[in-house]
Order: sequence, then C-alpha cells, then structure tokens
Amino acid sequence: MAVDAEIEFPTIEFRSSDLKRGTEGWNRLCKRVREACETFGCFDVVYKNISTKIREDAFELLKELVEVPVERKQKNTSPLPCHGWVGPSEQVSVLYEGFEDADASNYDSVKSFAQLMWPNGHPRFSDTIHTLATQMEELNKLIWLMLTDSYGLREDSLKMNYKTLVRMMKYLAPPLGEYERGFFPHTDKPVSTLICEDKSGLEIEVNDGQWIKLTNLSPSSFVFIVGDPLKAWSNRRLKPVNHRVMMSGDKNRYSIAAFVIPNEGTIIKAPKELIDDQHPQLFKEFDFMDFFLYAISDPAKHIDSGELLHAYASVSPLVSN
Ligand SMILES: O=C(O)CCC(=O)C(=O)O
Ligand SMILES: [Fe+2]
Repeated sequence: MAVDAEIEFPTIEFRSSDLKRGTEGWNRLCKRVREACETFGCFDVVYKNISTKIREDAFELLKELVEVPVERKQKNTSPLPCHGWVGPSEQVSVLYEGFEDADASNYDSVKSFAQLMWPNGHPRFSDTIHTLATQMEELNKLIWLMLTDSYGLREDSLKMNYKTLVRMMKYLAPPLGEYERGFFPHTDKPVSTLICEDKSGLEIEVNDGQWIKLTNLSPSSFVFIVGDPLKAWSNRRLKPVNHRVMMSGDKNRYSIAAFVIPNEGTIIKAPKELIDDQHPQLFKEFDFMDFFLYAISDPAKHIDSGELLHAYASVSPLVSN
C-alpha cells in the first residue's frame, strides 16, 4: 500500500493457507511481520478470518452507542485516570469521543457495559463487540507467536495474563476544508494494539517529523501497533511507532482498538536469548502496571510520549531512541 511517494508502508496478508506453524508460508510471514515491527513499528494485517460483516455490524452499533444520552455515557468510568468514556475536550481533541470496555473478550464485561448504556441491555451489541474483541485478541496472539518464532524463541517467552481493553471511538469531521487533530501523537503504552477503522485518519511518524497517512486500508485490514513494553521485551529490536489521528474531509470517522493490558503484577523483561555481548540489556525489568500508571501521571506529562519508556526503565541514561 503506497501512502507516500517514497515510503511503502507494509501490508501483510495472513492467508489461511500460510497460518500453519512451521510451513514455508508461516516462516515467510514471521519474517515479514518481524521486519515490519522492527522498521515501522506497525503494519497493515489483512485478515479475512474476521469477517467484514462483524466489523460493519460493530461500526453500526458504535453509531448507535454515540447517540445515548450523556448521563449514561458518563457511567462508563474506569479506576484509571483518563480512561472510561472521554467526551470531546481539549484533553484529547474536540473532535474525539471514546468509550472503553476493560475486558471485552469477557462476555459479562461487555454485557455490563451494554447495560450501563441501554438500561434494558442490548444483546446484539454485547454479542457483536464480544465476538469482534475475541477475534482481535486471537489475531494479536497469532502476531505474538510470529514474533517469538521469528526470533527463534519459545512460545512462552511472550506470554502473560492480560485483558483485552477495547476502545470504541468517534471522530467528528473537522470544519469544512480544515485538517485537524483527532488524537495527539503518542506511542502506545499497552503491550500491543490492533485497530480497525471505517475511514482513514491514522498517521504514523516514519522519520523524525515525517508523517504518513495510512490510506487504502482494505475492509479486512487491521493495523498492528508495537507498544512501548514490546520495545523493552525485545531489548530494543521492536520499535513503538509514534502515531496520531488527523481529520479532514466531511465524514466522521469511527475506529475500534483492542489493547493488551497485562494483569496486575506482570513483569516485562527481555528473554535471556535476546541479551548478549552485542545486545546488552537496555531496560530494567519492570512491573507493567507501575509503568502504565507512571505514563499517565502528572510528572510524565512533561516528557515526550516516545521517551517515557527510557525515562522509566532505561538501564543507562545515555541510551536514547
Ligand atoms: O483511533 C485510532 O485509530 C487511534 C487511536 C489511538 O491511537 C489510541 O487510542 O491509542
Ligand atoms: Fe495509540
């Protein structure tokens, strides 16, 4: 997929015939996934095992969700600051609105969310979002397996207990002819992220200050994004990508993101196979939740998002990007 005159953003199709571990097709995919995550920190995965129907249904339901009265939206709270429902404000953007289910591959969690928004519940919403979240979680697992296989590691080198937090977002079209921020630039703090969208708007920083828009994503595309913890886990091989949403045109944009949030007490550390004389250990091992809370704390507000991992866990203050 060409998104810029010079830069070719990687699109990788996961054909069912290549998903058998150990086959040539599988090994080829593993290599491409690893290269994309090391070079760009993200890629477009075309994955037809998640049907376009379930995505379309989810976007339709999201359009219903944004219409519920504000008093109900405000019930979507979270123990984490800046999580839960976030309405249009300077905090993210006046164009932005986001809802969150912290454990969306768990049916009861989605059902409780739906009951807050629609007092009589909304089984079709619960079924659809739960199914999509579960399938995105499976896709994420597949990508993790490709990463461990490509580094010649055991599967359990990247295994942890986690929840799949799903964020459902709406971005208003900007005033006519304008090009406006929908989501500020940042690197993701969850371990990894998968995003699907109904309209382009996502942009990534490829070189210092050079942004490219991800256009022409297919109806079966999901954007996989390397989060900061994967950089620490891989001893700086994998690259968290700085990304943002910019809005233009006259259509609203809807997106659904699935984030990997490890359970309390999960330690992020590089497997010993990824540390040697040529690759000395660059990050101290750390508790994911401590890092996550640090990243949304007041002192962290003065540090660039892409520098937070270094500020928090770098072994040496001299190590930079
Ligand atoms: O809406 C999107 O496509 C991206 C949102 C995002 O980057 C995030 O929630 O971390
Ligand atoms: Fe993000």
